[in-house]
Amino acid sequence: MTAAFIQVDDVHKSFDGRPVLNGMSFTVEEGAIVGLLGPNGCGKTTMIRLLNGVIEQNSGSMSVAGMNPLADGDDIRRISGIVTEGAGLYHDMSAVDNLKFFSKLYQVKDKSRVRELLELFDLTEHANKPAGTFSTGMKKRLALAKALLHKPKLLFLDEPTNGLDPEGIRLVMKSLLELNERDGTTIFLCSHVLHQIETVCSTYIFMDKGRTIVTGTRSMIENRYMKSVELVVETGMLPAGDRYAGYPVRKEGLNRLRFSLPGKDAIPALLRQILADNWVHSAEIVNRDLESLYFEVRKEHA
Ligand SMILES: Nc1ncnc2c1ncn2[C@@H]1O[C@H](COP(=O)(O)OP(=O)(O)OP(=O)(O)O)[C@@H](O)[C@H]1O
Repeated sequence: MTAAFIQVDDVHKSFDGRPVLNGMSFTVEEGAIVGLLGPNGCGKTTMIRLLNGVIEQNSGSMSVAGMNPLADGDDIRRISGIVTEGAGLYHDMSAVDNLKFFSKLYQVKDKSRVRELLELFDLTEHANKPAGTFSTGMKKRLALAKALLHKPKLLFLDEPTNGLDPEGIRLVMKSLLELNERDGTTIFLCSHVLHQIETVCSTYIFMDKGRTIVTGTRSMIENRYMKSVELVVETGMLPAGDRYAGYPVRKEGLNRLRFSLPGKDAIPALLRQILADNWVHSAEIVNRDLESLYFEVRKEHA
């Protein structure tokens, strides 16, 4: 078995005697895009800061790419990029000068990298303006460019789409997927905007009150927590009562029926039975989005 890229075992962290993390444990495989999810104040940013070696845990152990964040923080930062709320940009310096400055700091040899990233994040025409005059979204894109200068193997993103407009969100999400597919970059991100991150994440860590409550791939978590599949079928069929083919059904508007099924496996036979008598134009599972899953998991661990 290959060792996990990130390994966190029973980590506890308090601030001024107030516990914030109370036993975080999870692993992240190399090349994964992982979403750390949980309500405000549950300790997500604290977890990212611990993994970067910026702060020290009270107990428990962590390893990032085989290194200990406390002892090898500088080495971890050499192979990782981070984007947090504070962005860490020099506001008096232009976008291009910020990137040139950090290129030197990260010892980036590739002279075309700054231009390439300005282009990628749609900042070329603003390259010579001071970063302090940028909108929130532009600062966020510049912070992402900065984090990617040295082609990190690992990227930590705290609310990466905060302040971005719809074009910016699409651009950033597309760039993250490309980065992951092309370079195998491992991405560890936290966000509250679940419908955005579900388009990129392969794995999730759900946390609450400073603890991991569940980790795994989307389908692993779905299989464990989703008790029913809610299927909305667009059809001309009208059921005689409140059950059809043995499953509860109710009308959801013109030509729309909502079935409660025990699992996805029930779908083909159900659709075959309806199609034998009538037309079907569409069938959609309506309770399998990440938000439904998030609430289901939280309900079970309340
Ligand atoms: N340096 C610090 N000193 C004291 N308390 C802190 C410090 N850093 C974080 N905290 C507290 O730890 C708790 C967790 O904060 P953290 O920022 O990790 O949560 P979060 O899950 O990222 O929240 P959000 O979703 O709102 O971003 C909060 O109550 C916060 O006030």
